Amino acid sequence: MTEQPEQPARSGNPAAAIRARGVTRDFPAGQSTIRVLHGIDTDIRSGEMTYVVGESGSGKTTLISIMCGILWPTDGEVEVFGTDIYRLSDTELVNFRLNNIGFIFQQYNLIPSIDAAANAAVPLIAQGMAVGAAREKAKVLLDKLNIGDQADKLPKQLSGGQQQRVAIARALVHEPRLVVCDEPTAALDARSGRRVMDLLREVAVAPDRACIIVTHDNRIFDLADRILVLEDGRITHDGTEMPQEG
Ligand SMILES: Nc1ncnc2c1ncn2[C@@H]1O[C@H](COP(=O)(O)OP(=O)(O)OP(=O)(O)O)[C@@H](O)[C@H]1O
Repeated sequence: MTEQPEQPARSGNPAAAIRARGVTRDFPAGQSTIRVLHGIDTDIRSGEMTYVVGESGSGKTTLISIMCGILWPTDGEVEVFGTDIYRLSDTELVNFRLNNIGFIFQQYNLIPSIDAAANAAVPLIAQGMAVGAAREKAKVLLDKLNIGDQADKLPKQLSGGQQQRVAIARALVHEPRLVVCDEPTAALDARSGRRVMDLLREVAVAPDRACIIVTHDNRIFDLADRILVLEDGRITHDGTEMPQEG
């Protein structure tokens, strides 16, 4: 049975797209646990593209997974557009994600038996839009990502970079207020990477929207509005540019 929240989930801080307080996450490691996030406090602001950077294993994927409602924190609170998401019931959280959040993870998780347009249309179909209309809307994004001519192909007929762009179209097609991306340009050449970043800015950055990107790709560092650096599960830098070396 699904546990119902004891208090209303909406506590309201609409100024911040995401308000994270004391976010801690432990993972089991043999007989004990390791602490991967150590009480993260930060606000992700609307109208900005925020990057999360840091060395491999610093906790970036763990942090953004918690921020977008797919991984429970061990401790702490996360509000997304004023909703305390880990107080929602399972069903409420699924619906909240469907209506408000688009994510692009390193595994594209495309459905192998349906074509690119249908894959990109999945969030709209899940929201109840007719399949034909949803496909047409998805195709507009595939066009913008320069793979409109691949719309009728199955995922296995596409290259890795093309599959990634289908996953990006799927994350944006329902115009979510929060877009969360893990390495969105990693599999792409410089030109395709810029195109993806342009589209992310067009769709995901607006006064009432926010975009978080985990990246190692120094070709796109200049496109960030804000950069958070994670080291061993703590934020060690918060600024408009990468920290100076040394
Ligand atoms: N499900 C899990 N079980 C156990 N340990 C985990 C799990 N998920 C992540 N970890 C550990 O948590 C730490 C942080 O992982 P995370 O994937 O968040 O790092 P990251 O900064 O995103 O790394 P990368 O840049 O390599 O993707 C790592 O030490 C990882 O091994």
